[in-house]
Amino acid sequence: MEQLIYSIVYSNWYLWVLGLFICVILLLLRRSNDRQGNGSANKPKLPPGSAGLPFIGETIRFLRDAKSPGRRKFFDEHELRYGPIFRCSLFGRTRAVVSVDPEFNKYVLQNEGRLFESNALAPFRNLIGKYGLSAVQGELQRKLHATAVNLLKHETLSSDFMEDIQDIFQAGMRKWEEEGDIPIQHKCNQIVLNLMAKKLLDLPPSEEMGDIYKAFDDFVGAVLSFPLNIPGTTYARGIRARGILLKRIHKCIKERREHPEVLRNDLLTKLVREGTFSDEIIADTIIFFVFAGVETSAMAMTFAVKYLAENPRALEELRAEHDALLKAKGKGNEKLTWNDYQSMKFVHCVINETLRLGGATVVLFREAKQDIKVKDFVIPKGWTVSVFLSATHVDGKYHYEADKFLPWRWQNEGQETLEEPCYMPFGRGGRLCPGLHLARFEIALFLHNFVTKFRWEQLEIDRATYFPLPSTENGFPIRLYSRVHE
Ligand code: HEM
Repeated sequence: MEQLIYSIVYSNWYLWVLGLFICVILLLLRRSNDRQGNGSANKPKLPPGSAGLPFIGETIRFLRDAKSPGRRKFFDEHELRYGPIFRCSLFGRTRAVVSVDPEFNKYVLQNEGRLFESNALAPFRNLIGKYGLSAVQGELQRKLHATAVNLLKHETLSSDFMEDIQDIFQAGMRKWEEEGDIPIQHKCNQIVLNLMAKKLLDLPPSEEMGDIYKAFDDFVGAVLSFPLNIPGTTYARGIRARGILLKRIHKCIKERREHPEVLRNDLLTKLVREGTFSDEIIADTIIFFVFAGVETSAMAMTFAVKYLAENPRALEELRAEHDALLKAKGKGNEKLTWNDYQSMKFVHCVINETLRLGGATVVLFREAKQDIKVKDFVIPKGWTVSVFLSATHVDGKYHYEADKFLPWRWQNEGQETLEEPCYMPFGRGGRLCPGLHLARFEIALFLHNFVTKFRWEQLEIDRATYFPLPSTENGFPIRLYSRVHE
């Protein structure tokens, strides 16, 4: 044995020397990075923290701890040591500060375009395009944002979305009923994709449009993948899918420009009629809607089903609300109206609580446009602030029994409210999600249909993961039981 060890050490001596050399360099770089943070007598101090390993920073530890129950381990340990705003390099952003301070998070997001600006990394920009909303700044961002808000406001939802959402969700659920056992995560993805394809481009459901839906799927899947653009990777498939989608969208734009007399009730037609945007801007805006509106809403639906399955009391209360709504409408009159939607109460508590525990946005990145003074420290111009929304959503300092699914916390005045900066599932300020009313509307109509049509049982234990997006490892398989004979 001893001989074996000697032979391994001596025959590979050059590898050991090289390894030692790399370790020394990494240590020296780390010390010099850490020293940057201490500040000299006349230099303002950076927030406390550690740079971690060069380039990698503390990413590995963050990813490991992101899986821990409650997801707060990484933040709890750092907060205890450094406070809620600390220097920390993650995902290759080396000159960066993490914030889990709700008031500072709100300050950062509300000063979008003035003191801070959204800074998407190049691989992400390549997918969403030059004019994808997250990549656009200044006047154009404000204009596109205002257009998106206008396209997705309450009045439009009640007039243009009500019928389509119900038709598409109900058609989907009829098929699920025939199948019996379904992975609910994939199925929710499918119905939301069908809805977005219809509302964005007036495309018929997926079965008739195989290729384009495959491209939608590949594109959405790639947005949060490792950005390695070589054949066979998810990212490369996403870039290819972007090309296919662009071709299709440009064809649709051409049709709308050449035949303005054809009546269509989709967002593309409205963007073309607006008259001020180039084709390139319109195409990237539509693609961005796919990115922003599919996985986010579908995941919220999946997590609502998961949390309700684990909390029978909440499920019964929700079912009672929606059975009563249907009963009041009478047989043969099951389609909901805008007033029905507005009369729903408990479903909004369920949605709030689902987005608190399993909301799609874990972190938002902002770049400081000038030196920012915060407490006794300075965040230098050009540094990134990583605003961790989900960490404040599950922080016991701000939410009682923070790790539990308790929709009732949203019920009474004086308990949790949507205004607090410790709860910002849709962001804040100049980039506040313009799709927030649509998302809530979709989730509410989905839950209404789902709980009134089905009972269900979970088929296997399926672990939830929460980074980069909330997801379940096996798509959350369930067995459906029709409620028709109840
Ligand atoms: C539960 C579902 C959703 C969640 C949790 C969510 C969350 C968010 C958040 C946190 C932001 C802010 C990003 C930032 O500050 O950089 C955002 C932006 C955005 N969202 Fe949503 N979103 C959802 C659904 C939707 C839907 C359904 C649409 C539209 C179809 C949509 C369209 C957008 C757009 C266009 C932006 C960019 C705004 C801008 O940068 O000016 N979102 N979303």
